[in-house]
Amino acid sequence: MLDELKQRFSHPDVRFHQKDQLLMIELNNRYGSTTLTNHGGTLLSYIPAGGDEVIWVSETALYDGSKPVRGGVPVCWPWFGPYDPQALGADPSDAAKKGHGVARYEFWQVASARSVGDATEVVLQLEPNDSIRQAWPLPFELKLIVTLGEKLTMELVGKNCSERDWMVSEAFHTYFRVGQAENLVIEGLENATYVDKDRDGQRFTQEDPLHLELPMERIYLDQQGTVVLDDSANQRKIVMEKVNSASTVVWNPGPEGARGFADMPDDQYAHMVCVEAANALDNAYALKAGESHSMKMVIASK
Ligand SMILES: O=P(O)(O)OC[C@H]1O[C@H](O)[C@H](O)[C@@H](O)[C@@H]1O
Repeated sequence: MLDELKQRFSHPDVRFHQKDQLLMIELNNRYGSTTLTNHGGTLLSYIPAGGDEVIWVSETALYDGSKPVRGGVPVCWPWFGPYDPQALGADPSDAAKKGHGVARYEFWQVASARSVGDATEVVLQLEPNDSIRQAWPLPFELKLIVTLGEKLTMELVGKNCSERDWMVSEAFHTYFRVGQAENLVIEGLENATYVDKDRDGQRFTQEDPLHLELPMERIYLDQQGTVVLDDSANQRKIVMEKVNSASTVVWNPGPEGARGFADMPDDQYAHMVCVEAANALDNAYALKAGESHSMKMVIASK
């Protein structure tokens, strides 16, 4: 498979290699480097030129394809979190639905690798197969477009190829690598209403910049604006811009939660936080028959 890919998608900025059972696709250019895997279409690294790693991946993550790699940017689609038949529509396949949709468990195909101006772009795509159809019988096309330019851009384009409309919730479940998660200041969420999963799903309003507490799990609704992580322990700010993403999710499992994950070292919760460009809960949307929807996340570190 590697030889064929290298031939078909030959590009000076793009390299393919194998890690255990997974294909790794590495982009390198004057703006830095980024790596993604075909499993889940998950991006696993982003190092801006002259800067440090922005993305957190667990040292004990599995690369055998048995489960999503712990960390990176898992693609949650066409639902985020546990499937909610009331909000998204009931279907006989609901019992087969795993957390965060079908996309992150599956092997994606490489669709293209090319230059766009002085940026480098790779497109992965996912099409229905038998295992997907058990949980999601409706035909679709899903594309992930990753562009390494002055910033890193990820775009998720989902197309409803079925005869009926359905509801989509989704996320780029980005695990950021930070010097110190506790008390990390996150700006841009002020005035947004959030659903606090640690307080029975009650709703509150964010008054000031968020100071991360451990654990934390919140879904900010109707929040379209740019979010900034003040990673002061690493003397940098990580900036996340969003397009067509009306929710932002903030998650850190805390010490106890981290101990519950077999593929995450116990102390690592202290150096990561998930800040996710999403359309979740009230911000799920109807994807009409024959139509497409695009959600974008643009990351930079200063
Ligand atoms: O093990 P995973 O399925 O990746 O779960 C990890 C999950 O833990 C919690 O339940 C959070 O609510 C999720 O947002 C997170 O994704």
